[in-house]
Amino acid sequence: MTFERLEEIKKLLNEYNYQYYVLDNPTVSDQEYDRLMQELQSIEMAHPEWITADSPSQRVGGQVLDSFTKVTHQRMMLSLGNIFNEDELREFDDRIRETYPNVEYVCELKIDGLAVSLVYADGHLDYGATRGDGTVGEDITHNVKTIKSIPLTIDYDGDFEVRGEIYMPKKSFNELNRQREEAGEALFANPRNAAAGSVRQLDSTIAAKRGLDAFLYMVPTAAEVGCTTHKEALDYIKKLGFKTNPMTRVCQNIQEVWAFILEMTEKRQTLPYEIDGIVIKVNNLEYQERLGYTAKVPKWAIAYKFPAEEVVTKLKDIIFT
Ligand SMILES: NC(=O)c1cnc(OC2CCCC2)nc1N
Repeated sequence: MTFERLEEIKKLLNEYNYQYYVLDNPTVSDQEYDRLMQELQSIEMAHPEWITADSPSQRVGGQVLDSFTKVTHQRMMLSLGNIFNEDELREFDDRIRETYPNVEYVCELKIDGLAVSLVYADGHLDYGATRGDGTVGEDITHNVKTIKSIPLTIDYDGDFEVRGEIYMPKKSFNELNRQREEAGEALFANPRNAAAGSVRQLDSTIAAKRGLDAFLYMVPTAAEVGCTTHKEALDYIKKLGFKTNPMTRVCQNIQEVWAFILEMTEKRQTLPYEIDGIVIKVNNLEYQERLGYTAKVPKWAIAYKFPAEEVVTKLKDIIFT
């Protein structure tokens, strides 16, 4: 009875988590969710040997490490080249169309957070790591588990890696700085710094309270799992239960890319999270492979960066948050 009940509650809470944090579409009240979590924790308290790594109770933090261990990425985590205007965008497109005249692009919002690699083994989250220097990052699994939109289990046997951005929504950022202001502590300058500072905590109960979230945007083994385009890879991880950004758009040519950039320049301030540009990627995975990389950045992707915001706006934000 009790063990079956425990399994039943875990299934329910993981489903509610997915609906609330990944789909932004809660189906139960917070009270009902909390009641089930209490019941789960009391059963696990009575039977600690029944606690599994993917239990929803493992998301509330509580682990305090004495230091970070290092993780070597199986594939380098690349950074991105930057462009700043339409002319440079055309140069990027001209260079690619020399080889692939009918190239199609995927445009993604450039989430202003910190890059993360999530590695799953036989369907369970094995570890999460920061980018670090691109080859060696820090193991931040204890904090990654507190991000409710990151699944602790996926329906996939064997090894699977997915990469994305951990970020702090504007709402969480403003609330955090309000609390710090009240406590007379130093304010975070921006959500990216606040997110980075939060995932670098050794005590995961702190990260658990920071309201962090994540968008996933890269599947290193996309071709191996049968995807031929980057868009298919994004659809693939969405089906696995990962949170992907809803504004992503496939563009048939660079004119559509520029139109998307202008549209998002307008909408930027209305988004619930900060972005610092648009990432433009060649959609065809074979073209990506053939185009390759320079020293550390892909030739098949570029980040269009918005002009730095007026310093006045920045100061206003800090003073009036
Ligand atoms: N900050 C972002 O939102 C973001 C960053 N990077 C990438 O893709 C890079 C990753 C390696 C080659 C392309 N996509 C993004 N959306």
